Amino acid sequence: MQKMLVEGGNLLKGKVRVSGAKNSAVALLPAAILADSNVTIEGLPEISDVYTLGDLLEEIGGKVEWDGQKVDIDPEHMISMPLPNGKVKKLRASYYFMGAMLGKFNQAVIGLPGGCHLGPRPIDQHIKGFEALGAVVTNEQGAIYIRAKELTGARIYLDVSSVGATINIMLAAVKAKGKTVIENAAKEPEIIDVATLLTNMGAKIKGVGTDVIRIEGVSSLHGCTHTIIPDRIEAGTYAIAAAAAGSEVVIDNVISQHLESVLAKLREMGVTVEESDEQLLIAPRGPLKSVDIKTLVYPGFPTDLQQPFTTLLTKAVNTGVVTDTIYSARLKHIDELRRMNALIKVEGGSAIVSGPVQLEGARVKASDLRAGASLIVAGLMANGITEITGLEHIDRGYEKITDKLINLGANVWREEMSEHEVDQFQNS
Ligand SMILES: CC(=O)N[C@H]1[C@@H](OP(=O)(O)OP(=O)(O)OC[C@H]2O[C@@H](n3ccc(=O)[nH]c3=O)[C@H](O)[C@@H]2O)O[C@H](CO)[C@@H](O)[C@@H]1O
Ligand SMILES: C=C(OP(=O)(O)O)C(=O)O
Repeated sequence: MQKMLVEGGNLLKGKVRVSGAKNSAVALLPAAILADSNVTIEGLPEISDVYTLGDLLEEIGGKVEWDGQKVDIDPEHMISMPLPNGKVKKLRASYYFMGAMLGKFNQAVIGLPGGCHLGPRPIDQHIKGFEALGAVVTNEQGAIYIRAKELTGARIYLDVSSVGATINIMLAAVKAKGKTVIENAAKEPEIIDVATLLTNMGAKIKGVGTDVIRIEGVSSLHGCTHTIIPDRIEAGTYAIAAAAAGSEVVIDNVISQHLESVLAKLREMGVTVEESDEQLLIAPRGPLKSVDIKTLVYPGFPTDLQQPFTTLLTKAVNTGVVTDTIYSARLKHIDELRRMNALIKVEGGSAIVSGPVQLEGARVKASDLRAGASLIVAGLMANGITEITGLEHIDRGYEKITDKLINLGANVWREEMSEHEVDQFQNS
């Protein structure tokens, strides 16, 4: 087991290239189940969530060949193998095996998904969608059994505009008989990316990117080649790190429109943000001003950047109020930031961040993926050395983050933990 050490004080400068989007990748891979012939996906991020899904595709009989960031998936011998335990628990997106296997085989048995602990993460809207398409869904000892004689298109109104439910219903509905309409659908860019892949496979989908998606079911889907979109959350993380501890950082391979809400907040804080073709330049100029942020569904401020942004606010003059309306309990990074000297109060579900304070290096634990990102940003800003444990969360979503930061001039490295440290970590 490893820990990450970050020595603060080195100003970030230079260029960093953003990888393919995690939250697209984790849906594109299961989507390949629906095809009758090979699906090739290019530009995948080299992160553990992607490899776990590759292993799950192999568990159900897929032939999965990796070539760096490219994968070729041969679905010919896939079967509707139950996946009640094991790797499905390692990540959230294993729930996409539900929609994809239901679409392909009219049945699926999948364990409840893992992923970041952000408070309750129900999947009732996914299930409501599968039931509307004609499936019977039961929960038997922690595994979800989904069975249908046949899938029939339906009108489905999502009570909450859920990314996962929108994609999962789309995965099942592309092969249902007749027309499906998803109302109050989520509009995140990753949903458009998945719909692009499905359309290239022969699916008939209209309205993606709006809150009404219309799908005309088809009887079969074929293979294709697809290139994934860049990861807006990774790009946003580097933008925040650059604002927190940078002089001039160029972020390459970005669709800046995907980050408008975040860039607007950085500009409000006094950070110079220049957008050009596929690149962003981030340069903090003078003291930062505090802002309030409220997370919302896309195109609002993304919940996945709330935690690193909270860290940035510790450096800003005055008080910033952070409210996460998507995951109100996504606050586990705050105790760790307090260990580093941050002045943050939690009141009425919001985090009130007072600044500026000089963060101090400390031993901290990443409780989830973006908490990890927030602690790395904190380490870059802090005096001395910050030791971060819980790297398995960070490795789920950030490709080669240590190397990318080193290229920007940061002093960051990983070390094996001693037995004593592993014990302490496991008991904490
Ligand atoms: C793998 C992946 O893509 N993960 C992302 C996805 O997670 P995920 O797909 O799990 O998030 P959702 O968009 O579904 O969740 C949004 C909100 O809806 C609620 N909800 C969701 C489904 C449901 O059936 N019932 C229900 O009440 C959730 O508790 C949450 O409050 O979108 C989140 C919100 O942008 C991001 O933080 C995650 O990074
Ligand atoms: C919450 C996240 O991931 P997941 O949904 O995969 O747990 C995230 O990417 O910030």
